[in-house]
Amino acid sequence: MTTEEKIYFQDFMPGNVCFGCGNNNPEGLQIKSYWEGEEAVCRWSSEEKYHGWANLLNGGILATLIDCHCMCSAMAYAYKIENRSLDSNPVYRYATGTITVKYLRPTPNNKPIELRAVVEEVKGKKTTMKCNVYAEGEITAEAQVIAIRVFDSNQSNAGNPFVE
Ligand SMILES: CCCCCCCCCC(=O)SCCNC(=O)CCNC(=O)[C@H](O)C(C)(C)COP(=O)(O)OP(=O)(O)OC[C@H]1O[C@@H](n2cnc3c(N)ncnc32)[C@H](O)[C@@H]1OP(=O)(O)O
Repeated sequence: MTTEEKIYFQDFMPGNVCFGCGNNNPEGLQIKSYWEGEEAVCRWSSEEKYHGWANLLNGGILATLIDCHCMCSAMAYAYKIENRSLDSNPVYRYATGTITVKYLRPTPNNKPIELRAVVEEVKGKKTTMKCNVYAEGEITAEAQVIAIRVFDSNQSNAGNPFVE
């Protein structure tokens, strides 16, 4: 069996202090997202401080995980369809326009969870995505997310929100 080294999208976002996805936020959730075929995957293990009810994940934290996973994945997808690596130029960054989460059943806080996102449509600077959350193989939430490209280093009038 071959072991393929994963390429994590967040490792190509220097200066990212975001609570959900920033490598530069030591107090943050520090998610890591990567491609498995057409799906962007994030595996994450919680801590007790993120519980809602005992042993159940807080719904806002879950929404943050979905949100950040999808923003980073929208970015990675944009590079992918331009057939270039994540360390290439131009640099793109995305912000959440809309997120809708359907909480289907309680998500455990004491077991690893998996987020799987796919891009449904790219239209201009808007990327529409679907993201499912699984715990022990069971779906616990499904989300529709709209990511908007807010930074394009090709455009001189843009400011990179991740750099001070
Ligand atoms: C460069 C500065 C960046 C500032 C953002 C910092 C975000 C920090 C990271 C986060 O924490 S993200 C989580 C919170 N999200 C935000 O704070 C985003 C706040 N909202 C905005 O900054 C703007 O409303 C947004 C960038 C999302 C959109 O403004 P634009 O002026 O770029 O949108 P525009 O009016 O040009 O519309 C472009 C397309 O996107 C669609 N759109 C705009 N806002 C939308 C929205 N909120 N939801 C869904 N779709 C939206 C719009 O309909 C249109 O679609 P069509 O091309 O099909 O016509």
